[in-house]
This record gives sequence, structure tokens and C-alpha cells, in this order.
Amino acid sequence: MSEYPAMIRLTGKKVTVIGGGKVAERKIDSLLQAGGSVVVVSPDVTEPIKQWAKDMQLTWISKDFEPRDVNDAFLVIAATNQRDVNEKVFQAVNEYQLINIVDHPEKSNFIVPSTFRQGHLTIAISTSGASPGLAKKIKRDLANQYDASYGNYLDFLKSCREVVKQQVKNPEDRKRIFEQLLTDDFLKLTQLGEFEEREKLFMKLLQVKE
Ligand SMILES: C[C@@]1(CC(=O)O)c2cc3[nH]c(cc4nc(cc5[nH]c(cc(n2)[C@H]1CCC(=O)O)[C@@](C)(CC(=O)O)[C@@H]5CCC(=O)O)C(CC(=O)O)=C4CCC(=O)O)c(CCC(=O)O)c3CC(=O)O
Ligand SMILES: NC(=O)C1=CN([C@@H]2O[C@H](COP(=O)(O)OP(=O)(O)OC[C@H]3O[C@@H](n4cnc5c(N)ncnc54)[C@H](O)[C@@H]3O)[C@@H](O)[C@H]2O)C=CC1
Repeated sequence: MSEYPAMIRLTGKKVTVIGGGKVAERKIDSLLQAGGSVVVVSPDVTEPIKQWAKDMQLTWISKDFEPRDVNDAFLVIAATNQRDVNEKVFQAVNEYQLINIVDHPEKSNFIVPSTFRQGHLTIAISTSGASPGLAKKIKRDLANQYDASYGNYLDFLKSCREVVKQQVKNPEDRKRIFEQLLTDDFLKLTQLGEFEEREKLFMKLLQVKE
């Protein structure tokens, strides 16, 4: 059996992180980027977490964990260096809460992949906990391959897609245009910065009806 990959929307959702060390800091960074409403419960936290608290980007409650801390949280991360405390966090959540325990993948109902972003492109790599270090290495390799041009390319593809959805009603035509947008021509023109040429080529695609 393997995990079900999904992209979770966290905007405005309460996310509670227990512990404020290096691992917590890494998880919090990505939770904030996703717009989560982050609460950190930990007697001590790293400097970046302190700074986020000062900047009102998260709420830091400076104390030891208590079971009621996870009440109302949509997603919980147990990231202390105390196995028994992380176990207590697990005991405190209900079956409908998302829970990640950083030192106990088998009890977690989700794990965090290594993630790389380039505009609208998200590449997430998981080894199901077999080797998080390898997931990170593969991410770095892919980051070289999917450079900044892909951000621009995806913005272009997104706007083309809107136009096609509005203007092309025939499903066959739509399919053909979407396929042709993914041929190397459009990527190459993007990489060369030939945006006018790219637009012209798209206009041509729109006009040709089979
Ligand atoms: C199961 C999982 C649960 C979870 O945390 O969700 C988990 C568990 C554990 N990690 C451990 C160790 C390391 N973790 C990293 C790095 C990352 N770990 C991440 C995720 C995950 N780690 C989940 C599985 C992901 C998957 O495989 O798909 C990443 C991808 C995402 C993130 O954390 O944001 C992030 C890369 C971020 C990036 O890309 O930059 C490194 C490398 C480094 O730090 O440089 C090391 C040391 C090298 C090594 O061990 O490989 C230990 C052992 C601790 C010990 O020694 O006791 C455990 C506990 C255990 O295995 O029991
Ligand atoms: N999943 C992952 O990606 C990884 C997981 N790990 C595991 O993560 C654990 C934590 O690692 P680090 O962040 O490096 O540890 P750390 O020592 O930097 O931080 C531990 C944090 O836990 C807090 N804490 C301790 N007792 C607490 C309590 N009762 N209530 C609330 N907070 C409490 C401390 O204040 C501190 O902020 C490690 O013990 C290791 O097993 C380690 C590497 C990667």
C-alpha cells in the first residue's frame, strides 16, 4: 500500500506545530508559504520562528505541549525531540485531523514530500520515508532541469488555456490545440524570450480548424 498524493489548500486553516526546532522550522516555512494560520507550541523556538512571531506571521505559545493545544486544528505536526511528547500529540488528535509525527512515519496519516516550486509548477518527491535525503537530492537535480523559464511558460500555457476554453467549443479542436501547445516550439520560444513569436504561433493554432 502506498500514500495518496494530494495538494492541500491551507488558506485560513488552523495549523498547529508542536516543537520549535530545526525540523519544525522547515515544516513551518512551507506551511506559511501555503497560507496556513500557524500556531507554534514550544517552550523554545529557533531565531527564524521568533522572527515570524514578531512579524505576526504566526502565533507562538511558549509552553510545554498539552492535549487541548490541538483542539480545532485542521492539521497538526508533532516536531519535538521528545518521542513521548510526540506520542502524546498523536493520542490527542481525533481521526479527522491531519497529523504528521516527525519521528514516527507509521503513525502519521500524512508525510511531507521534498518540494520545489517554479511559478505555477510544483514538483514534489516522496520516497515514502525510505530515504528523505534521496528525495532532497532528486529535487535538486530536477530544480536544475526545470529552470525559471518554466514559470513563464506555465503563465503562458495558463492564459492560452483560458482563451481556448472560451473560444474553442469543439472538443477535438481543443484537444489538438492543447497537444500542440506542449510541443517543443512553445518552450523553445519561451527560453529564447521570443514572446511575440510565441503569441503569433498560438494565434495560428487558434485559427486552424480541421
Ligand atoms: C517520513 C518523513 C516524515 C515527515 O517529516 O513528513 C520523514 C522522516 C524522517 N526524516 C529523517 C531524516 C532526514 N530528513 C531529511 C529531510 C527531509 N525530510 C522530509 C520528509 C520526511 N522525513 C518524511 C518522508 C519523506 C519521503 O521520504 O518522502 C523532507 C523531504 C520534507 C520536509 O521535512 O520538509 C525533507 C527534505 C527537505 C528538502 O527537500 O529540502 C534529511 C536530509 C536533510 O535534513 O538534509 C534527513 C537526514 C538524512 C536521511 O535520513 O535521509 C528522519 C530520521 C531522523 C533520525 O535520524 O532519527 C525521519 C524519521 C524516521 O525516518 O523515522
Ligand atoms: N521528519 C524529518 O524531516 C526529520 C525528523 N527528525 C526528528 O525530529 C526531531 C526534532 O528534530 P529537531 O527539530 O532537529 O530538534 P531540536 O532539538 O532542534 O528541537 C526540538 C524542539 O522541541 C521542543 N520541545 C521539547 N519538548 C517539548 C514539549 N514538551 N512541548 C513542546 N515543545 C517541546 C523544544 O523546545 C525544541 O524547540 C528529532 O528528534 C528527530 O527524531 C530529524 C530530522 C529530520
